Amino acid sequence: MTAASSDNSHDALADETIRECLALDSPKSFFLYAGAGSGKTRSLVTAIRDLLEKQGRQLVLTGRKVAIITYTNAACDEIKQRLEFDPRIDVSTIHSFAWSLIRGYDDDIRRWIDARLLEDIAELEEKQKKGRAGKATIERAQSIESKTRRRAMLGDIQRFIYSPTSDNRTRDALNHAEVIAMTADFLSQKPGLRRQLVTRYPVLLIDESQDTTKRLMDAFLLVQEAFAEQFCLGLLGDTMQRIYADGKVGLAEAIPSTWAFPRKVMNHRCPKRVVTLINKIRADDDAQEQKARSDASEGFVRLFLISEGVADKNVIEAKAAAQMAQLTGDQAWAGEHADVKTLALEHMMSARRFGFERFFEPLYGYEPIRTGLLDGSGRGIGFFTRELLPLAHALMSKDHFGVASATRRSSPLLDRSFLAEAGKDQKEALKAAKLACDGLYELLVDETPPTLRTILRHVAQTKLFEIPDVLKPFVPENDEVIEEGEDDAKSELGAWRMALDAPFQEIQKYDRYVRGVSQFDTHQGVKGLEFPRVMVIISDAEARGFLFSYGKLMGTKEKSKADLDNEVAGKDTSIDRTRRLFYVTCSRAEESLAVVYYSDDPTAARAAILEQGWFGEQEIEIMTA
Ligand SMILES: Nc1ncnc2c1ncn2[C@@H]1O[C@H](COP(=O)(O)OP(=O)(O)OP(=O)(O)O)[C@@H](O)[C@H]1O
Repeated sequence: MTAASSDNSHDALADETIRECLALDSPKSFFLYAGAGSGKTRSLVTAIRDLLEKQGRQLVLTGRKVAIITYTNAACDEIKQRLEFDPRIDVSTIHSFAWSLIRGYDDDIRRWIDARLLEDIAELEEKQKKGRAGKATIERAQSIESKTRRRAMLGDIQRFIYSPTSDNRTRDALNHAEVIAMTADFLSQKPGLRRQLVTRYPVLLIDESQDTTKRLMDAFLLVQEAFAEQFCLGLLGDTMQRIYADGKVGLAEAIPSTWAFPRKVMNHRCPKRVVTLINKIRADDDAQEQKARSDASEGFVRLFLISEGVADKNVIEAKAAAQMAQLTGDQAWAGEHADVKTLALEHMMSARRFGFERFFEPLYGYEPIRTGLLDGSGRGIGFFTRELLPLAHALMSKDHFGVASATRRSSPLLDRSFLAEAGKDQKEALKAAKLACDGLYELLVDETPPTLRTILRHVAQTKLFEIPDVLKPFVPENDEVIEEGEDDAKSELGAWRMALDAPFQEIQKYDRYVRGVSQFDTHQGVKGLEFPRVMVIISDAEARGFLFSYGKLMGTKEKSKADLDNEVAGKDTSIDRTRRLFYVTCSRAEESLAVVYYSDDPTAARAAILEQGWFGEQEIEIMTA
């Protein structure tokens, strides 16, 4: 073994410790908390592979499985793939895992919801007594009515289901928050369920556990305490990467000393310069320091300071990227074949930069449909992304096979039973489908790019696809409804009315964005991921958020009295939250990192940031248009 490799593998002891913890006959719980890129996910996969090799048969013979909980569906898929979809391993998100535990306990679920609704109604009625007449009173009255209705119908429900999105919710459907809260309560109150969990899963590993909802984490800790000898609860994570509000504060302190505490200090992902930077960002928090690999490159870090008032942010960000290409000699920073992950603080910032804001903004502005919009599952969305988009692609690339498959998949014109019914008119039906597709092609190649409304109307007229209910008010036969409706972003109808004005080409960008395959993402969305080139966009003004303040973190804006009071009281402040977010974003970079910082006064910002010492004099550049 060379000196370098022995140095780089001195965290191997951690893997050895975890391996020992996973002994099915004498399991031990462990807490692996270590910095970014320290290989926690890799340790998890290695340990499971080892377990399968040595004890896999035992698992099968006893009908048990290993459970892994990850934070996102993407992380789930990644781990499943790395474990070759082994059936002895159940990898799921926290929500599906929780649901798999309580599914079928319909009477308990009914009682739980009933009690919850009663509580909510009593609370609302109390407020109603005190409140003055106004909009809030009307909303409360509506809420009381709908909760009372839900209570009345509970008795009729045979089987509850779990519906992750808020769209198309039927009365037997439970949402995210209910499933989590219920599971936490059931695990805490029902010894039978605790036993069942441990019997089914002698090993439960939770990745990114710093963000696991506090109530559920407390319940898992209870299970571990009750079955310490039979059950291995493995928590992996990093307190510095806690970026959601409901993670358990002080988790590390709550772990009993009987657990194993494997340690890791290496960062296997980032270049040396980035490791130094993230160590500094962390210094004012828990001051844990990481070491870069001895064979890591030096890497590059640049901070571009730009005036908030700059005319075109896209142009100046492209200029910063070009500067990075020059500085690093890495042409993938700019130009036609650029491969840069750009991290914006929130979705609208991405929508503006990537160019799908006309479609996105009105729908995003209506809160009840937001979740479905962000994961692409909302009502009416699939019509554009899953039906029209593949067909449009195929038409534009003259891919006849693609056109056939996109239409055959869901066009009512080519529906088998419709065709069978049409009997000898089948030819006519096929002709109608061809005409509809030709018409669509004409619209797509028109000099004036078609809006979503134009495309929708064409589809309705030609019956090319089924029109979803939510979009029916906008098709030609309902013209009057369209003209009559007020343009109101506070209703689903109003939001769609505005969104349909967007050019159709925005759909492709939106689709890429929500599938996570565009060059854009948010600061929060990239937890657990890594990219060669990362550009972090910071603009407190554009983000308009109150949860984060990069100005205060970087010392360009004074702390408020509330911040100072919270600091003294040891409470989590917006500065702490922003620091953790900044740590997550910067630590994604495998080769080079650019931070684009918009400020009212770049010169003053430069002085403040230099004083802080995170970036060197040569690394900060004031950039003008
Ligand atoms: N022992 C190792 N030797 C070489 N490469 C490693 C080692 N451990 C991890 N890596 C690599 O380092 C990168 C980071 O690992 P991983 O994603 O597991 O880290 P993590 O601790 O989960 O990170 P984060 O908390 O930032 O999400 C990956 O590309 C992984 O393949």
